[in-house]
Amino acid sequence: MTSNGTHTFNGNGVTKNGFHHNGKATNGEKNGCNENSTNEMSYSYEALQETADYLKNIIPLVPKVGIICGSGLGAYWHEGTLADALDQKTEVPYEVIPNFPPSTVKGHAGALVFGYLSDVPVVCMKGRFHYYEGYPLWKCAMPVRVMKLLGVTHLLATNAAGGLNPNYKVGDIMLVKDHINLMGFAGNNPLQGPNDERFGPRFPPMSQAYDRKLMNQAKKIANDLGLGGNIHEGVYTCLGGPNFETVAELRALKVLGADTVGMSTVHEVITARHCDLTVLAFSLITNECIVDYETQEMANHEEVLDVGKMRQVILQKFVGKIVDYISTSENQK
Ligand SMILES: O=P(O)(O)O[C@@H]1C[C@H](O)[C@@H](CO)O1
Ligand code: HPA
Repeated sequence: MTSNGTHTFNGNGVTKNGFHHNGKATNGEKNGCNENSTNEMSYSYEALQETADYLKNIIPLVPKVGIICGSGLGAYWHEGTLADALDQKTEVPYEVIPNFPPSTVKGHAGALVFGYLSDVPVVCMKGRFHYYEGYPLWKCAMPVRVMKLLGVTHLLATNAAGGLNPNYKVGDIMLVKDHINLMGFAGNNPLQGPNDERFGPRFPPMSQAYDRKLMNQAKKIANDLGLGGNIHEGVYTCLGGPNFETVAELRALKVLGADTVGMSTVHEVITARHCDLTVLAFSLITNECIVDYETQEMANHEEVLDVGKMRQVILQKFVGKIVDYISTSENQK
């Protein structure tokens, strides 16, 4: 326990369900993965159940909402992030969680933080896994399945994104009403490989990926917070990264109908809908996409982080009220 009341779990001394005492899985060299016929891999249901059991053993709550903190919402180590603001926190670094890959992005926090937000039990991913880190999509998205097994019913996925829509300004928020799975166009999907029906169906529909009711409520909340002129609804698309896009690519994405472009979220949402989580997602616009050759400015990661920090206070209020709404509306059912 630290002086600020956070309990940080270091994994030492835990011997459970075949895990080493340092918290790593011992279930074979492949860490509980299934190899399929194309040599792609996926975690077995049992391996992820072990991960969830490990966490259940050390956390004192059942999280209702899972929040993925993107670059705009405190994925990085700095003061005052959303995860820092939780009450009765337990922080579990990815490196001690069985089957969790390490976070490789420089400065990226890499921890699951459990606690209460607006009196609602939640789990925050402080830092996510990206395709550009070298992880396949199913691995990037695996924490979503762990959340499901922990009892999460709603996923709130956040990201930093470039604004393609000319009406969007830096610092604005776009509620994701739909996505374009561009990597899926090239045959890359987090659900590839053997399907385990215990997670969800082989062919899940994706036409209502983002919950309309929750989006409408989020818009109302944004208006109440004085964000009326800064809130939009639009289409997000994800490229693999890590380079930012060329002018020609951005022009093409605009023609396709994308309003924001980033490097995450889509595969997490597909995985969440597959296992029947209710999803809300939003982009923080951290930069305007450059769609002409004359502009001298260039997208850069520092700007993305700076805008995230600049907007963190209002975004935390926004997320707190959304979580409160989810809990209240569920209780009224
Ligand atoms: O994790 P998100 O999608 O919020 O982060 C975006 C994409 C890259 O990781 C990074 C680029 O600056 O921001
Ligand atoms: N492109 C891709 N990913 C991003 C951007 C962008 O302009 N801004 C933040 N993440």
